[in-house]
Amino acid sequence: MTKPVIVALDFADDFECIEFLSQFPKDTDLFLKIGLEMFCQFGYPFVRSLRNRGYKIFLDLKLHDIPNTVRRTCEMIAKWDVQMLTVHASGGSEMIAAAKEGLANSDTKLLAVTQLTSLGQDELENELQIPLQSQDYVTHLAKLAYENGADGVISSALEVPLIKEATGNDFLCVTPGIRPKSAQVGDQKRVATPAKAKELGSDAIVVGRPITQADDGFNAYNDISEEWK
Ligand SMILES: O=c1ccn([C@@H]2O[C@H](COP(=O)(O)O)[C@@H](O)[C@H]2O)c(=O)[nH]1
Repeated sequence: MTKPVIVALDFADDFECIEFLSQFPKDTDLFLKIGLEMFCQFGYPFVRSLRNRGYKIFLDLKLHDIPNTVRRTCEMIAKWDVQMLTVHASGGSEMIAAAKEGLANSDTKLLAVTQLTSLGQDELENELQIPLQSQDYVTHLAKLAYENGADGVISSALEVPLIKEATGNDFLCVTPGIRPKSAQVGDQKRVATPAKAKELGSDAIVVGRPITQADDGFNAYNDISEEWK
């Protein structure tokens, strides 16, 4: 599979989202991320309608609960034929393993979120009181995810070489916090350009606002894909 640019659909309104998608020619092989904002409003019917249109779906629900609840939720999502699902790695070993068990009868890849890309070293140490360097914390959580059956992690592109070294080349590193040089960084802290993410070995990049809020989303998607190729 070619390494995808995954478009994060963070729209407040489903009509706006469908209008955005209508800019793309029918044969564009789009990989779309549905996160909490759209899922909480439009739920599974929205996921199903995008799957029925042929899009690949990354369902970014970032599950974080006790193992039994996460397993049962994953058993339900396993029937939805989505390509990727997230849980928080900080939910612990049992929770990650339970999520994997729940997805057992599906092709859905389980990805564990390490340290959110909106958190920098300062927030890690002073707010979360985790006395580690960000890259060590991310690598630690990636190893936990790897050892408990996850297929990969969500991290910043900056940590990919360390994660691959600690786990293996086949362990997926899907990286949000992507900002082309001209884009606003906004609330993201650990960012990389598409070209840097490629150089560092990301398996897929996740891009939201630099595409969805661009004057010409299709053009922005093409420029980013070109830089990532
Ligand atoms: O650590 C994380 C985990 C998830 N995300 C999600 O990715 C997109 C990024 O959107 P941008 O507009 O390109 O910033 C968004 O949906 C986040 O929920 C993340 O950014 N970092």
